[in-house]
Order: sequence, then structure tokens, then C-alpha cells
Amino acid sequence: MSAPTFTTQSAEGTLFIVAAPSGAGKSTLVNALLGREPGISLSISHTTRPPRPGEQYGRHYYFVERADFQREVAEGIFLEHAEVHGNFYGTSRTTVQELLGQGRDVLLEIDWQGAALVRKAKPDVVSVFILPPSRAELERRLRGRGSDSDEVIERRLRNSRGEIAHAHEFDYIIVNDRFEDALDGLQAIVRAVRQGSALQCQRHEGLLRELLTES
Ligand SMILES: Nc1ncnc2c1ncn2[C@@H]1O[C@H](COP(=O)(O)OP(=O)(O)OP(=O)(O)O)[C@@H](O)[C@H]1O
Ligand SMILES: Nc1nc2c(ncn2[C@@H]2O[C@H](COP(=O)(O)O)[C@@H](O)[C@H]2O)c(=O)[nH]1
Repeated sequence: MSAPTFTTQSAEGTLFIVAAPSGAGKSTLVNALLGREPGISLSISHTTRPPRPGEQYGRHYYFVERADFQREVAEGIFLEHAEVHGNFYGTSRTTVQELLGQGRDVLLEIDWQGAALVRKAKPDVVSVFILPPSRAELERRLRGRGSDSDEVIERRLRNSRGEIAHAHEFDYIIVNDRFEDALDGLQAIVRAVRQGSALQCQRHEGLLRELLTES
């Protein structure tokens, strides 16, 4: 993890973070949210992960070689970066800063480590953690997506408990059981924040206990 710095401006947009264990459905939710709320810009991350079938450079990620990523780290281009499931991922500082400076809301789809770094640099960030309804359903979704090898899926499932253990650090927790309900919940958070109001935040402690202890 790197220690980021960040300059804030007065009339800037809001920075949102959406995080989740792999397979919980965050990309699907975020894409649907962007369809409903065109005023939000998604920050496209840089990654050393190889592209999945159908993924495009500049649309899903900026896919880079490890050596190039390390050079970018040294150049300080990242607002945050982290190693996740054996690959490196980073968020471009200038992209985010420019969009926020233009008054646009920006959404980062990043992991809990990146979220912790961004929170330090920009404490007014609004963060949301997405939970699956059960570990069995998380595994079904990861396998059903059909985009990763068994080895990658098993690694991601192993890592999921450690990721879920950080859910309490987030402002909001949403359970992605029925998709439309989860999407409505995410949109309600965005709208409340834009209106300057706070939403009642359900902490889902029972489910969290289950997800952290279930075998
Ligand atoms: N509420 C839901 N019910 C059933 N399936 C869902 C639901 N939400 C998402 N999915 C499916 O689960 C799979 C994983 O979703 P998605 O790729 O969005 O996960 P993710 O959290 O972004 O994972 P990763 O971090 O690995 O990119 C996809 O096949 C998606 O269609
Ligand atoms: N800290 C960061 N995490 C990121 C970033 N971009 C994506 N991610 C997270 O990595 C995992 C795996 O993503 P996948 O596309 O390989 O399935 C997931 O949790 C993403 O949210 C980033 O820029 N920084």
C-alpha cells in the first residue's frame, strides 16, 4: 500500500468507493448504477492482471506490465495502489482530481486496502461495501461468471473472509441478494449524499458473523 496525498477543492464533486469480495456483484451493480446516474464517472484503474475474455484496454482497465506499473508507482501517478489476489491495481490521481475539480461525482471500484488509503487522503469520501447473501452464493457467482480458472476462483474465495473482515470500516453496507434491491440501495445512498442528507445505515452484523465463520 502507498501513502497518498490529495488536494481538495471547494466546488468539487463527491468521491464514492464501492468495494466487495470478488464475485459479490460490485461491477454489475456499479455498471447498472452508472446507467441510472449518468452524472457519475467511473475511474478506470491500472492493473497488471491479464484481461479476461471481452475486457478492453481503457474501458475495463488500463492493462499494463508489472515493470510499467512499478515505474508508474515510482512516478507517483497513483492516488492509491495495492496488491489484490496476486495482481497490482492503482487509481490515477490526476484523472480523479480533474473529474472532481470539474464538479463531477467519481466512483472508485477498489478493494478495502485502497479504500483505507483514499479515506486518509480524502476523509469526506463516501464508501460502500457490498456483501454477498452467503458464502455458497459467492462461490456460485464466481464459478457462474465463467471468467476465471479454478485456481483463481479458489484464491479469491480464500481471500474473501479477510476482505469481509473490513466491511465495518465502510460508511454503508449493502447486501446484494436480490439485484434490484441492492441497486436501489446503492442509488439511494448516492442520491442522499448529493442532497446532503444521511441515510440510516444497516450494519448487517448477523450476516457478517455468518460470512466470517461459515466454512
Ligand atoms: N444479485 C445477484 N444475483 C445473482 N447473480 C448476481 C447478482 N449480482 C451479480 N451477479 C452475478 O455474479 C457474477 C459476479 O458479479 P461481478 O462480476 O459484478 O462481481 P464483482 O464483485 O465485480 O467481482 P470481481 O471483484 O471479481 O470483479 C456475475 O456473473 C453477475 O452477473
Ligand atoms: N486498491 C485497488 N483495488 C482495485 C483497483 N481496481 C480494482 N481493484 C480491486 O481488485 C479486485 C479484483 O478485481 P478484478 O477486476 O481482478 O476482479 C476487486 O476487489 C477490485 O475492486 C484499484 O485501482 N485499486
